[in-house]
Amino acid sequence: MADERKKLVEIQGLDITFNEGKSNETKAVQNASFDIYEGETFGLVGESGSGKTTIGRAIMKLYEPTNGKILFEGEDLAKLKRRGKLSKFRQAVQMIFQDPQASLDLRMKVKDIVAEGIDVNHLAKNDADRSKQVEDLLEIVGLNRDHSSRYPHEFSGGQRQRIGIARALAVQPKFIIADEPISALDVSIQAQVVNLLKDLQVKQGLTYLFIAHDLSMVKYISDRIGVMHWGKMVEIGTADEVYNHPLHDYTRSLLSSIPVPDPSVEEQRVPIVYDPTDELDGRDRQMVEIAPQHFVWAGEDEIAKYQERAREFGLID
Ligand SMILES: Nc1ncnc2c1ncn2[C@@H]1O[C@H](COP(=O)(O)OP(=O)(O)OP(=O)(O)O)[C@@H](O)[C@H]1O
Repeated sequence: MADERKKLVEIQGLDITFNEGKSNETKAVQNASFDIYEGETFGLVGESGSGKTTIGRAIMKLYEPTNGKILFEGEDLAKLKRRGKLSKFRQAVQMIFQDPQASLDLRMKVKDIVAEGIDVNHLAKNDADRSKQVEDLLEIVGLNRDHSSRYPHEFSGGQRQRIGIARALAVQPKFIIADEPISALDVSIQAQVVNLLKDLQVKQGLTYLFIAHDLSMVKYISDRIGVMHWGKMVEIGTADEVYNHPLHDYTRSLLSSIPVPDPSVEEQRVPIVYDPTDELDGRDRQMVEIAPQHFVWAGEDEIAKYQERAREFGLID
């Protein structure tokens, strides 16, 4: 089924291998292919070390692909070399980090942190315009516009994450990579920050790559989800399908490990244990569309198993 939506990011056969000496090679990302459509939130989940951040940093053009390519608005990032185009790209793609404490310079006033991108890209006409832009941004992210002369330590963790979001928004980006943006926050604050991100997405027409290990939170914010395991994308589908009707064995095991609030349901659950050595059986695997827009990393002889599951879930006839 062809998708009519406009692709903002296209990842095609991406490999990223880190070489720290010949005997120490890490295949952080292997043969990943997926698109991110304009206006959507693509959630990337997987355990620590599965390659999520590496993909995010590669889209920021901080890592060169070992193989494959990444397109942004149809342009191959590897070919973005001219200064003008490069700075336009750097403005369009922004990142929000996990730990606002570590990602903000604590010696700087909030107004100077938020205005960093404004200054670098010469987006303010004069000092008064710069101040107004900063104050407007603070208000947009739910902070007091009169607090721009304060330092980061005068804010709570959740408020500091809002400062990080204001800093990202200052350059009017199109695409934001949010790398575990709520993992360091109190549970009570997490939903507020996610709701702010959702609200900003609608108001400012943003596209997100939302990276997290917690599948239930990713489900809440994402339109589609990609599940990563050992550097490979093992399943891609709508958030609802991946969460409620997971096809790949690894996704099923990931979901079966999420605690359920109801103890009677918890007791009845049979944990699914995924044997990761399955990945090493030498099968020639690739992404196969098992149900419409629902892809699974599978070898030829595994397709029937996944189709059977999709049929049981009513995803295909
Ligand atoms: N700059 C680097 N040099 C060498 N190895 C790296 C580098 N960055 C990441 N790796 C390795 O690549 C693999 C994938 O790491 P990555 O940070 O992308 O995983 P992740 O899924 O984002 O994990 P986490 O949730 O812990 O951040 C890991 O084995 C990691 O040790």
